[in-house]
Amino acid sequence: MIVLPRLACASPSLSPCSGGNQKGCNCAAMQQPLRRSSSCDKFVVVMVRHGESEWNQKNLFCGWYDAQLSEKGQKEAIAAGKAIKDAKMKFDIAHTSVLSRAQKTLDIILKECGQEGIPIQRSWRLNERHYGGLTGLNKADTAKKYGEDQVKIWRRSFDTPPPPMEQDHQYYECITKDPRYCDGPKPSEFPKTESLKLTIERTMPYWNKVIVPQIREGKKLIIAAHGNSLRGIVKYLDKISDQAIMELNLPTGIPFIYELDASMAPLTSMKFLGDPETVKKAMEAVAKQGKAK
Ligand SMILES: O=C(O)[C@H](O)COP(=O)(O)O
Repeated sequence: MIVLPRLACASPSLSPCSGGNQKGCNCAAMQQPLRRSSSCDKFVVVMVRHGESEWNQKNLFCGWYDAQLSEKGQKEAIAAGKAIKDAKMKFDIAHTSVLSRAQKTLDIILKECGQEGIPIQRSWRLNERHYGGLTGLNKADTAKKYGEDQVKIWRRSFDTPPPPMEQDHQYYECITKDPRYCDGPKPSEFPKTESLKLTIERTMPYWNKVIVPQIREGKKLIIAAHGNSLRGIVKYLDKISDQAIMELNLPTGIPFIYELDASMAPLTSMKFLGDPETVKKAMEAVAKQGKAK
């Protein structure tokens, strides 16, 4: 297990609770009325980016296109499930997006750790960021055409979205008419492209209204989602600056743990259930996907 060094924060996190309800504890939980047990409890939530998809393998911008897991991605999910089983982690509820690659990753993980029966909640709000007009393009070819700096801005900047997906785009119909979106987003909210900022704006209502109340109730959660919807949650939890978040690349299929205090401030951030060298290499490989070949 490794704990990544904290990325630069725009503002410091709340003081971590040192445990117990001792005198002088200044954790923000002391001000929270909605507590079931002692104010210095630690809440654990596990997150995982889906395993490698067929479009990851081909190095294509994927976004809301419903790519399937590759064989390697399925193996990554099996390894993730084994790591969770070895760590003896138990869950009450699972959350995932409406995209197959995240759902399949979750199914494999739960099967592997013997927890298939738990309730699963799915929401488009946990989807990958919408890659707009870049959807379906090869990342390295795009870097060759527009330059690596431009591709890094499209992939990793906080508030510059890729060009929008127009109606004549090859994947416009199959994404916008997909029945999995009959419960939302509303046609007026349906994204044509998303920056990380826009992704955070649609993911955080789900975090705050659905996930946080369950965590506060003491439920143990696993969230299987996507590189950028999870980067958004991580940015919010760790108060990572708009600049520093550009350097965070989440690896596929390696679960990571957050320990939160009752105000949902991290006591421990991004503790990966994986060998440190493997995690580092996997993160570097994701960063490199945007380099021209
Ligand atoms: O949608 C995609 O292409 C990937 O899942 C995430 O891509 P990124 O690492 O280029 O943001």
